[in-house]
Amino acid sequence: RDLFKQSDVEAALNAAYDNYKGLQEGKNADYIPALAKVDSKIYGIVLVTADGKVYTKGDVTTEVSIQSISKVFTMAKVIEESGADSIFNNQGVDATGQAFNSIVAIEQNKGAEMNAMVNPGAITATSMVKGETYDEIWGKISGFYNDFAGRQLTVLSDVYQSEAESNQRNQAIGRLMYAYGKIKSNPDRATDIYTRQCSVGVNAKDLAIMAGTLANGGKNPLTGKQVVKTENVPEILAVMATAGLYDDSGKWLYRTGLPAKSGVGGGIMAVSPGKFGIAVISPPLDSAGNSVRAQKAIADISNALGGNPLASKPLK
Ligand SMILES: NC(=O)CC[C@H](N)C(=O)O
Repeated sequence: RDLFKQSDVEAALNAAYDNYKGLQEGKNADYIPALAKVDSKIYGIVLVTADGKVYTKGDVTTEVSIQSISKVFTMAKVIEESGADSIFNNQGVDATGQAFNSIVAIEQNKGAEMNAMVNPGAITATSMVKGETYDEIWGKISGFYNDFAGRQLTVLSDVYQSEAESNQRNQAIGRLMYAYGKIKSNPDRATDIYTRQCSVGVNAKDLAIMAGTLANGGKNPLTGKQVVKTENVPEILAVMATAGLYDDSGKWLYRTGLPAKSGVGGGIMAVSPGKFGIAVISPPLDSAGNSVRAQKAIADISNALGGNPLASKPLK
């Protein structure tokens, strides 16, 4: 028996797509010059059930840069390699309550309590991936992303170039995390690999399959490959739930209960454990840096399908 009725999922996707297609709120990120040029009208929704059914609506083929959503997968790699305590004991797992690239947050906590879903904790996570050379580390990170997506992803070189030329703030964040001893060596290399990971191109279907892998105990529901150990999935989702939508994560959790992650490229992916992964791409962002349409569409669809993992019914 399928986890969901096909007509229920289709109706939920259609309704959300139509309801928010005309919404004009938000604007593309522009602090990375290449992102300002991305077509604001891209709008696609994909839901992948834990039993491997794929539902699509709108533009599900155009790629945008994955940006901060990459933080989930690099952190997952560190947890796979070094255990769940590694990030807990180094950058910590608490929310900063500040913008994703806040330097004040680092200073307040001397580099601790830097959830890996915001830049200081994420650049630190990238620095923790084991390997001798840039190429070796990058090969491991990109190969891991490919396993989540079930296909070979590529770096959008215009986005990488643009961010590499304008990421002085992230370079400062990397060096500050090095100064506080959270990054052990090569902070500039970590920031550059982080910039590259943020430039990986994904479409809405890729992101939904990646989320679907986390919804299915770490096993890609389309390729059947066990990408992360099942035992590591709850910790990955916990970090997402705490800070996946930065300092709007509380509002998001209140509305949906879903661990999720957004990126300034306009994507959001969310995970309903044991049920589905869902992703929406729509570049215009709100002031916290989260896609306006993606938040609304995912919340509606998940609520229509009973996706909130915090909800229960009395037994009798
Ligand atoms: N929130 C994001 O998506 C930020 C990612 C972006 N590459 C940055 O570091 O600024």
